[in-house]
Amino acid sequence: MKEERISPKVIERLTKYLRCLENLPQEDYISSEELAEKMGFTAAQVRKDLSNFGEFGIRGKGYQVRNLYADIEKILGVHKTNNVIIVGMGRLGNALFSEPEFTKESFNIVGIFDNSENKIGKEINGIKIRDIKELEHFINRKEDVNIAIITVPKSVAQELTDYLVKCGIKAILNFAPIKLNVPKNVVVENIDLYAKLQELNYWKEKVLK
Ligand SMILES: NC(=O)c1ccc[n+]([C@@H]2O[C@H](COP(=O)([O-])OP(=O)(O)OC[C@H]3O[C@@H](n4cnc5c(N)ncnc54)[C@H](O)[C@@H]3O)[C@@H](O)[C@H]2O)c1
Repeated sequence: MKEERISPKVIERLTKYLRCLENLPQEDYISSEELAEKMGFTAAQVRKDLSNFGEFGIRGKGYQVRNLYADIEKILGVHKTNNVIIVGMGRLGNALFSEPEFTKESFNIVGIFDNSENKIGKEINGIKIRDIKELEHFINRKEDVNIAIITVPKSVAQELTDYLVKCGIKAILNFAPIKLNVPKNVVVENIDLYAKLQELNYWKEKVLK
């Protein structure tokens, strides 16, 4: 697979292709034009996105849905199960952990952590909330835990991030509304629903004009 400098937008579109492909008959073939039409992109965009990672599909026939799905899963590393922890089991942490769609086969929540005496030791869906102080020991004991979801108040998010990084976490899905500083070998993806609402509002203003 050839992979050079890939724009985050390409990766974002790959996840969208997966969403689209999972709802199509798996044995069928789909052309880049058909896929593009379903996604609201151009066929050239679809071909260019995929060509970043090698050659896919059969000339004149298109991509077999099942194969393309499997190839994109491999590119994203979601063909295997990835271990994840959630830190901060408040309203949002609980909601995410309780949502089956959020943690499909590719992501396995292996630990949930908090620092509140009232929460530590309680069970949610058969998993015990652990003391955040146990994290380092937990990660050393369990293989391959390098993704963390942060759902703590923003006032503690940076301090917690420093601790997660020290414990060996390499990828963070951050819900706290703050820009986190991390070393170069750690990746952060921020989720900000308020910012999305602001974007949406801009587009609403446009259509109302
Ligand atoms: N990204 C979004 O769109 C979005 C939406 C909702 C909430 N949020 C953010 O998500 C975060 C959580 O929101 P919430 O409503 O669930 O808050 P919450 O107060 O209900 O939960 C926060 C939890 O974090 C725990 N916590 C605090 N400090 C900790 C530490 N050092 N280590 C471990 N756990 C710790 C608390 O005990 C609590 O259980 C906030 O930063 C909030 O602003 C973001």
